[in-house]
Amino acid sequence: MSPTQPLSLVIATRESRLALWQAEHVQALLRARGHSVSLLGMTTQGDQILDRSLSKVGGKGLFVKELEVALEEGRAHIAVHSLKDVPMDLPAGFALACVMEREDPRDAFVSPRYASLDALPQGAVVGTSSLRRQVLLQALRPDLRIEPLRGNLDTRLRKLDEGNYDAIVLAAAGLKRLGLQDRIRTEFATSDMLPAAGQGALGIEIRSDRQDLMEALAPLAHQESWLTVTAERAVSRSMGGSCSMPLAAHGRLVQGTLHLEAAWGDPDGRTPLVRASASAPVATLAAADALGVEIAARLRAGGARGVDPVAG
Ligand SMILES: NCc1[nH]cc(CCC(=O)O)c1CC(=O)O
Repeated sequence: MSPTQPLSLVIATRESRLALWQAEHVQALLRARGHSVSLLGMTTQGDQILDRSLSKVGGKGLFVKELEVALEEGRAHIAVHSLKDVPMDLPAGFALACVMEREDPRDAFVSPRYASLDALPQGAVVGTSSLRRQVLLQALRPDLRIEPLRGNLDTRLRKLDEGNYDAIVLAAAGLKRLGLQDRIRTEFATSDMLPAAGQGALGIEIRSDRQDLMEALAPLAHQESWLTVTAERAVSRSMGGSCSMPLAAHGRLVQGTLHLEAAWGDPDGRTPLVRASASAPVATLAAADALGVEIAARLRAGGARGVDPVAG
């Protein structure tokens, strides 16, 4: 197969250290394939709003919108995202060109004083603004006090170091990418802290009319990761998930069989966690999606309250 022609590409990126690492990672991979690639840094609404929980002000799309405008206007060609932050349905005119090889999908326990969740004293204060982490933590340790914690990785670590929390929970992937793995005291077993759909995976977004970019980016795809996160994201889409719904979905692909687990938490705390799991042979994105849809149906059958898409 002949490689695609060398292109001159601009990557739109947020300017947090993690976003820049991710954009530079893709830049290096594309340069190695002969393309010339520059970065266009930009600040999104999600980066600016630090005083309120994102679930209250409009959710995941806030980190993505400005980057899409840059693609729309042709100021940039590709946007690199943590898939966890990408809404399930991209706006019309945009497409996911590929999903890259996944980093560690687990959550990490970070604390200056305590080695693990079990070591925390009664009533300890744990920082997280993720509703998923909140309900899973409370299921493990109802005594803990969960306090809001926002900001990029460096900000969150600084707030921990300032003594505002006994511990915080972060994605292991972000810490590892930034060389901060020494801060990880333990990684949670996925059975205890089921990760968010797409956690640890990077996705590349383009305008859907750019077939040439689709082809240029195809070599960066990692098929196993793509199948796995497609199933996870289908759970979230079928539940009408947003960051105001505590929802976890985690898949593992073992010799062609995808083992998918999901959990739903009641945002009002009235009903206990609902869990569901299933396995199926999965070789196509459509089959992965179908498994996710099935798990969502099982969650609903178990009492999870989804949000139905608004008509119109
Ligand atoms: N919500 C912010 C966010 N988006 C992606 C990551 C980590 C990297 C990843 O999951 O790929 C993080 C930080 C965190 O949750 O601790």
